Amino acid sequence: MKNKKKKKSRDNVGGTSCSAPEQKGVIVAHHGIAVDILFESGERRMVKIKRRAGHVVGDNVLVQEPRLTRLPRRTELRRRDSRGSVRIVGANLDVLCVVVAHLPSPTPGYIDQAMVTARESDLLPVLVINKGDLKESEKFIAETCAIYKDIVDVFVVSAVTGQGLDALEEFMAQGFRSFFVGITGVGKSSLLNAICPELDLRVGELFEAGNRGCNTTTVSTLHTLKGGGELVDTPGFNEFGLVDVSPRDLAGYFPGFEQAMETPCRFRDCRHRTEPGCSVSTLLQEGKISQERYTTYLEILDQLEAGEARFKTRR
Ligand SMILES: Nc1nc2c(ncn2[C@@H]2O[C@H](COP(=O)(O)OP(=O)(O)OP(=O)(O)O)[C@@H](O)[C@H]2O)c(=O)[nH]1
Ligand SMILES: [Zn+2]
Repeated sequence: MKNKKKKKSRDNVGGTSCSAPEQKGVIVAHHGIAVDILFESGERRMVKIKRRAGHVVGDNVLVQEPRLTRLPRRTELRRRDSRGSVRIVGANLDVLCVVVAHLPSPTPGYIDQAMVTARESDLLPVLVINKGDLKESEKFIAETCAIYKDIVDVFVVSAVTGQGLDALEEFMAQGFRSFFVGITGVGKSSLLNAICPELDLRVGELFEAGNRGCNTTTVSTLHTLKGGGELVDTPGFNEFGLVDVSPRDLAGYFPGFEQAMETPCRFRDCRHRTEPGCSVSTLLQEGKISQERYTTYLEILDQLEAGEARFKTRR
């Protein structure tokens, strides 16, 4: 096993002829044993891959069939699935849109966890508050905006009336490749359909075409938006487990702690609990960080430390 060759990001499925010219493209859909590639020439076609090749939607690739070479990723967004395994959601993403609504309301810390994961993965987090058309949303919108409006871009929208979608689309049109995450029922699907009407249609078309006998379900797709920008959609993806953020690094990504992080704490490995000379404690005392925000930070820190302890025990 030891001498087994290192896993390459290359696939060589099928024949051996390499006479066709090499083409650069991006993976726009993943079907398990084949990927749909949009080439720079504008051509779009299916290329076979090995099932566990590790390619994901958003990957830039060089294709000289039957060879497919994955180019290095700028970013990768990872998540933990229900069994605790780490999965890559998409490659070369720029923005994580965290979708929330007053109902179902986000669990405490949900928004922060998603934002921490985004920042840790070098993605820009933005907050999208849906169901803005409902009167019952008002209090939630006011409270949520008060916390996040100075930290990230916040869009109050309604997938039903279209309110606020222009601003969101304008933002995405800057050329961002975005991924939307939200718990079931907040209206993520409605929102994606409103922004990208051909989304459902596209998936249907791919399935219908059966592309060269490939009939596995599409797990993830990348769509170019009419106004500009792209979005990656992964059906059935809702929960968002924190991945790979160490307890020590949490504060550096935590929304609202930006000012505190400008002044280093006395101890380099400060976890901002009760350590003396702590910048977070100072801002907390000055009222620049609210007790509520700090409590949420401690709760996530507890979770990460528990995870770390479990990991150490397993090892
Ligand atoms: N009033 C109002 N209702 C909305 C809005 N967006 C979605 N809904 C409703 O909220 C419910 C859930 O919408 P979905 O789009 O299925 O939500 P989702 O988050 O994608 O849910 P899953 O597909 O289960 O992940 C539906 O009954 C929608 O009609 C909105 O902006 N305003
Ligand atoms: Zn500190």
